[in-house]
Amino acid sequence: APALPDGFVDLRRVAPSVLHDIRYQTAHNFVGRPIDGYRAPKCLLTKKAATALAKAQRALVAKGYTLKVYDCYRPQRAVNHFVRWAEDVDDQRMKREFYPWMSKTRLFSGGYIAKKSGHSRGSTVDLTLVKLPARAQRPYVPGEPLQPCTGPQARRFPDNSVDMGTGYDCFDSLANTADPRVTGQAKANRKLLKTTLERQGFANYSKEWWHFTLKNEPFPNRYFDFPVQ
Ligand SMILES: C[C@@H](N)C(=O)N[C@H](C)C(=O)O
Ligand SMILES: [Zn+2]
Repeated sequence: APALPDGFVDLRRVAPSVLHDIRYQTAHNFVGRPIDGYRAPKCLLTKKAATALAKAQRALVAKGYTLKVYDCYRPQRAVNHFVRWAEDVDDQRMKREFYPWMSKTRLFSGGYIAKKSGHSRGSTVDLTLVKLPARAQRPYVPGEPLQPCTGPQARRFPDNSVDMGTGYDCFDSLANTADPRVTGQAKANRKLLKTTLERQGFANYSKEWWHFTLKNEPFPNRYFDFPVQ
């Protein structure tokens, strides 16, 4: 594999047991196509962020869970792809699963997608918890009927994640980490993910239960654009 910029690493080298479900390398995401710049299903991160995640993983495995990453370092060209997609208001092919109740025109202004994303700085990660032993997960088949990410877990895409109250990249207030409608086991699952990552120096984004940024990130002002490969 081509060399990474100094200070970056493939998460598999640092925390080999973390599961990967790199959605933007596939068609199973809010755009419905693989995203520019994702050439391999890899999680690239700054070494600092990867090391902190490895520590979180150790604590979670001891409790019978594993982390599963959906997105890690995100090239600026991928963000630009999201922006172009947003400008094409008529393309609503993935609405039913990912933003069933929100207008496509509000996804950026509402804070659910960023034009300059922390992910491009390499120390931000989207992730969930999976109970061990991890269940196998069937592949997404492009064109398959979509189920709203806001529905009960049994009626959403069968992700092997624990119930977090919504699916991943669910652009809806129900995905806000502290939304009061999320109770019981799903609330406890969100709390376990958040407290475990906070202990390792990450801060959660209050609008998205899955999105975390390392507070003491090494490149706070740099937006990288090398491909994920
Ligand atoms: C698009 C979603 N996965 C995400 O990461 N949203 C935040 C706001 C971002 O784009 O940085
Ligand atoms: Zn994110």
